[in-house]
Amino acid sequence: MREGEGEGEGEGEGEGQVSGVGEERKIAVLKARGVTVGFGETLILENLDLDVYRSEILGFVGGSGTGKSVLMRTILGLVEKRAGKIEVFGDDLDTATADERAAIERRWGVLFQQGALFSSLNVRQNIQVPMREHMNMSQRLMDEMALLKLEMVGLPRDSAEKAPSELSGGMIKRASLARALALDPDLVFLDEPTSGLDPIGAAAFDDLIERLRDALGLTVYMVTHDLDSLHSICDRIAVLGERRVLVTGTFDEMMQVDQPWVKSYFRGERALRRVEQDEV
Ligand SMILES: Nc1ncnc2c1ncn2[C@@H]1O[C@H](COP(=O)(O)OP(=O)(O)OP(=O)(O)O)[C@@H](O)[C@H]1O
Repeated sequence: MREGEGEGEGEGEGEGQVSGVGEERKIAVLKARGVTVGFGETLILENLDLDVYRSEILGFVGGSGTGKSVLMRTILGLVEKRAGKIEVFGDDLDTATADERAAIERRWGVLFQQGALFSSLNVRQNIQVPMREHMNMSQRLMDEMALLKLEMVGLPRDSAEKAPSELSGGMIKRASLARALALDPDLVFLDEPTSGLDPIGAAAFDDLIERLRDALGLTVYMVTHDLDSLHSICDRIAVLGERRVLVTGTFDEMMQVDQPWVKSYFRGERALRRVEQDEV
């Protein structure tokens, strides 16, 4: 189904939109319409529509350089758009007041590519960055919260005082996730969370994301190239190409799509090897 048509187009209810009568009622916590982004003469995204539903894990894929990170950064307000509208939790990000905007930002967490921990801060201090920015909490409470977040992501307590340079790749991802979860967000953005991890580490990280979604009801927006993640934990997949969301659907639905990139990605040699492994 072309994004923005049908699904999620029903009457608004509270935050976001709900889907039509007779369907499972899905609430869009993120709704992008007609988003256009460019740099100089080059348009990266044009008239793009996307819905992300509450408590789903949405996997966002597309060829290299198609604009997946640009879209994520546009939603986060780090890149300016030329046209369109982005609503998060039912609020239009362009018309939100500074206070409303801060309230929205408190409800989302972000894991940037490569973790992006501050190298001059230890893990505990990194996790506390969003707390310092958005909350007025005592140091003691922030320390307790940081330990709680470490536990949530499966890191030992003694990693709190370690520098990012002392952590393995998998630990950096977990510490970054702990920071993304610092404010108990409703929505998390993950930019290639399993890139650079070995298959076992990647599977463990996928598992963690799924468990957190199940336990906390998180909505997960995950940019990924990882077919295993798409297959094992994503409820829905959105494919970016030709400057827009080409198609959305489940992994099985992607296997039926005839668009050339989608076909070669989901039914190419690598993908089929993965399916064969599944069948063994
Ligand atoms: N600040 C910028 N100024 C100019 N061009 C940019 C800027 N940021 C991104 N681009 C361009 O936008 C395009 C999309 O980049 P983006 O990083 O979003 O791709 P991507 O889909 O995330 O790719 P990958 O899968 O390789 O990470 C690229 O051609 C990139 O060079």
